Amino acid sequence: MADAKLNVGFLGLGIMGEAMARNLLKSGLFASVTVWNRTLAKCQTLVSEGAKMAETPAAVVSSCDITFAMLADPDAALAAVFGDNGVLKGISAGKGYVDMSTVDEATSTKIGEAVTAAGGRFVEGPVSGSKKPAIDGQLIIMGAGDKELYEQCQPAFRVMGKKSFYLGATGAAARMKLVVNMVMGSMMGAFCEGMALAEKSGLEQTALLEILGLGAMANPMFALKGPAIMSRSYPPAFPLKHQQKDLRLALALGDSLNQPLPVAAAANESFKAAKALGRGDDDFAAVYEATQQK
Ligand SMILES: NC(=O)C1=CN([C@@H]2O[C@H](COP(=O)(O)OP(=O)(O)OC[C@H]3O[C@@H](n4cnc5c(N)ncnc54)[C@H](OP(=O)(O)O)[C@@H]3O)[C@@H](O)[C@H]2O)C=CC1
Ligand SMILES: O=CC(=O)O
Repeated sequence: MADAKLNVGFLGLGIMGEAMARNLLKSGLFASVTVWNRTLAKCQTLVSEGAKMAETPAAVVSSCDITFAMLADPDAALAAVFGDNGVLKGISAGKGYVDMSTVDEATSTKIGEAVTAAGGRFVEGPVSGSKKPAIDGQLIIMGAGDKELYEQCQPAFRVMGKKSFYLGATGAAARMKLVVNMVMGSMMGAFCEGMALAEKSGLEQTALLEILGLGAMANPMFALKGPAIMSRSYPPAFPLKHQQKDLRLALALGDSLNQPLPVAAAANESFKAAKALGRGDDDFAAVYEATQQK
């Protein structure tokens, strides 16, 4: 976006999308930021901060040069594009569509092909980093697809993130994001089992956290989620249902390649069990609750 006067759009104002759209708005780099959310009422806060609102994805895309999306899952990403008054109804020659949702390669490819067939340009740009990095503009952005559009998005990516990577043709970023989140889900599953075993065997969980934090396994995720697990309070930063979706999609990728993934498969079972306990909308640290079942 060498031209600072571009109009940009944003579809999906959930935990991540609202923070990302706000950073685009606050940057002052764009002529306008137009937002849409399936539950339209959620647009009001950003509108009160200066965003425009449109009633359909098509209306956003038709009024913007580049539209970003941050939607729940493959069904949501596909609905926003192929549904009534979806993105495809607003796309025309040269317009950019950047889907930053975590989805599988098939979903991303289907969207990319439809957008380009309509004359538009497509980049997939899933991110790593949770609610706080989204608020702080410190996400890690994995990009793939149209290289020219990716370059044009650099100012926006710098507002939303701390680093972006161009990984190749459409599908590469979707795969990378699933690999990253497969590792994250497996780590969280193992961590929660450790916390559970520590407590059951008469050890202090605080001591375990400190010991882990001083050694080679020290990491921000354990440090951040440890206290939440100890208090068994899980306000959602990364909803558990999305982590389980990512494990499911990563396992499907492994299946398609005959890549054995026994650790991730076991972690997925823990997340499924936590979801069955009604923890899907809690933070993904609530997978700890699955370790508490008799
Ligand atoms: N939270 C996190 O830490 C991170 C999340 N991600 C990924 O980012 C994406 C968004 O996550 P997050 O913001 O946490 O999720 P939320 O659950 O907070 O928000 C989901 C968004 O998707 C919309 N949506 C859901 N279903 C549909 C549908 N069928 N049609 C149209 N819109 C729909 C919701 O609209 P409505 O308000 O109407 O329900 C909402 O805007 C996910 O793919 C997630 O895996 C990636 C990195 C970090
Ligand atoms: O996808 C989730 C994240 O924290 O990254």
